[in-house]
Amino acid sequence: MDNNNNNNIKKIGIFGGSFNPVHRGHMEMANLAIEKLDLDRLYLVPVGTPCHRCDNDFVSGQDRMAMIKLVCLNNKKLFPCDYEIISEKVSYTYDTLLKIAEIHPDSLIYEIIGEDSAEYLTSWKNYEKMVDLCKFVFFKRKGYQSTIHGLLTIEAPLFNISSTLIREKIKNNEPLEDYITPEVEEYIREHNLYR
Ligand SMILES: Nc1ncnc2c1ncn2[C@@H]1O[C@H](COP(=O)(O)OP(=O)(O)OP(=O)(O)O)[C@@H](O)[C@H]1O
Ligand SMILES: O=C(O)c1ccc[n+]([C@@H]2O[C@H](COP(=O)([O-])O)[C@@H](O)[C@H]2O)c1
Repeated sequence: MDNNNNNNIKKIGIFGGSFNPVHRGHMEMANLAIEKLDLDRLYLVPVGTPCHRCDNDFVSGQDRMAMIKLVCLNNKKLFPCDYEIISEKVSYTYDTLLKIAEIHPDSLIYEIIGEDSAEYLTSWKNYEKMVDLCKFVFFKRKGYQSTIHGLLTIEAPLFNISSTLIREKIKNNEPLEDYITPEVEEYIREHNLYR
């Protein structure tokens, strides 16, 4: 997808979200991004204090991070990043991007987003500066029709899955195996989350 042949330049992905909890849709996106963009590393970054959601009834950052760590065991290029959850500041992707660019100088950085996020991307803090620092890569999402142009798109089937759906299924005691991994399911059960 990218014609850069310089082997010294690493390709790093950043995939931020509430991950409340991390689901198979996220994992499909992460695996496809790694494969199609030939990433050396992809960071999953759970949001700390979201700048854009008032309905912040997330389980703790520690729990969301623990579940992300479990799914990272399935792909050696996938890494958890606790930068936003340990920060006391409101989370802005621009700040995370700067931090990761500092850790990986001379890297090509790809910011992975779903279509619902792409719809309001131009209003993100320092969007114009971010465009110079990373390439945005987006995945289509059922029920959304983004009009933003110039983003790299990864062609993928529409993953009809969301954390909201999973939280509802947990409350209704419905099977979860199609939506989250057995390890994440076990973590949720052990810690009595989303009840
Ligand atoms: N099924 C999906 N298809 C495409 N993009 C997705 C999908 N699920 C999540 N994303 C994207 O992944 C990122 C993180 O999503 P997030 O953690 O908020 O999950 P979510 O399923 O949207 O959660 P919730 O239902 O709680 O809003 C966002 O950019 C979102 O657009
Ligand atoms: O930095 C911003 O201005 C900004 C505004 C809205 C959303 N984001 C990030 O986008 C990611 C997806 O968020 P969400 O809640 O829309 O799934 C998550 O990492 C957010 O922190 C970032």
